[in-house]
Amino acid sequence: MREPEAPAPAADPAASPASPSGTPDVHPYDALLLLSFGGPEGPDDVVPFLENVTHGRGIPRERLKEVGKHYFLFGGVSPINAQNRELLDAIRKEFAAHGVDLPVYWGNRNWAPYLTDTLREMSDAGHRRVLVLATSAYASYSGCRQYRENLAASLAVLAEEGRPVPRVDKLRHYFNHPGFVDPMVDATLAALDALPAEVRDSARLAFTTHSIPLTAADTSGPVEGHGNGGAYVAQHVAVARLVADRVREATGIERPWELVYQSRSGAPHIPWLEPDICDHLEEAHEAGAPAVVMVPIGFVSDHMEVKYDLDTEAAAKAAELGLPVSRAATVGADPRFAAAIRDLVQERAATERGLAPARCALGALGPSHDICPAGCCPARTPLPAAAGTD
Ligand SMILES: CC1=C(CCC(=O)O)c2cc3nc(cc4[nH]c(cc5[nH]c(cc1n2)c(C)c5CCC(=O)O)c(CCC(=O)O)c4C)C(CCC(=O)O)=C3C
Ligand SMILES: [Fe+2]
Repeated sequence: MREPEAPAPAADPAASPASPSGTPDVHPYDALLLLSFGGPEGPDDVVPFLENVTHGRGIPRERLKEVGKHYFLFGGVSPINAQNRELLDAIRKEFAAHGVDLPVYWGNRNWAPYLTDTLREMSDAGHRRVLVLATSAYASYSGCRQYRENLAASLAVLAEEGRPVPRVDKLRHYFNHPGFVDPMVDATLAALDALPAEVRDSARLAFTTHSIPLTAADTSGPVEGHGNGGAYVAQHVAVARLVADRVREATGIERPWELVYQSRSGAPHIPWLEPDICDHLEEAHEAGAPAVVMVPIGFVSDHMEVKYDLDTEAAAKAAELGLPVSRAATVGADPRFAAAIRDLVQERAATERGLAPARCALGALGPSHDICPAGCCPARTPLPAAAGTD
């Protein structure tokens, strides 16, 4: 960290009492589940993976062929699984170093290890109160409720099999937790350093996230915040502003920044969040920007949307324009992110025990809700969802 910063509020020790053995108390939880997207691990996996992803989701066949090509460029291997294994390692190390006695499991929506198989294993191992960490930091149907629907569907399979069904809770959105924001600030500073010296001070920042349909953005988060891009846009703008402010403080340079979007799919007549990163690079270039740093705040790791859509496609666009660009790393398995997860686990456990622990959050939005309220990030076709009010 390059600048002095008020220390993040530490969890109130009185609110998160150690157990009699002296280790942090995570009661009532008996396991943590890392829930992610999943990705192919070789060429033969690509088509079945895309079939899993698009099952009933109406993505045009042309787009699928295109996305399949992205994976084949990388030998049919998505980086996401290796990155989740690293994150699991980092969380387990962080738990062990602080005496947090909570086994950590991993299950995916679209590829092995599949969520249903992991939950079955957890049920058979005797776990009954499971806390879920999704690899998506923000509110949206794709980043939150869809995972909750996957949980409900997998738990229903366990019930059908006559197995005990664990109760699952989901950790709150962590977009504004300092353990998520701080590594992005450092990564942005490192990406500025990677630019040629003569354009570094005048480089602009382009914060990027996954585009989603406008209707999905408008209805993201709690009902009272619907419209105008909903919680999805508000949360990303809040993070972009936090990172831009901290980068300004660290460099002493005020630079233009914007939130832009990437990885759009779906039929062209349906409006999605804009501008697209490639259009933005063109506009920035035309407006005289000497360089752009792309900061993928919307993603937890450098998976395919980052490696292809930014490092390959957007980088090619920039090269064509003759515009110097660099790309900030995502949080990945940064130890500060692992520490944030431990903080959030202890916070939620204390809350479940009826205490009122400190709820760490930067910026104006404050800590997100623990339990998604009714009507949060609705699906086009309502499906049962776990770990929320509806
Ligand atoms: C908000 C959001 C996140 C961030 C939050 C989170 O991380 O959950 C995210 C992450 C990811 N998306 C991923 C891959 C894909 N997403 C697709 C399709 C879609 N994503 C959407 C949204 C999001 N997606 C949407 C609205 C669609 C349209 C269809 C639908 O409504 O479902 C498709 C189908 C083809 C295409 O349209 O591109 C693929 C292959 C991977 C894996 C990458 C890898 O393999 O490394 C990851 C981490
Ligand atoms: Fe996606």
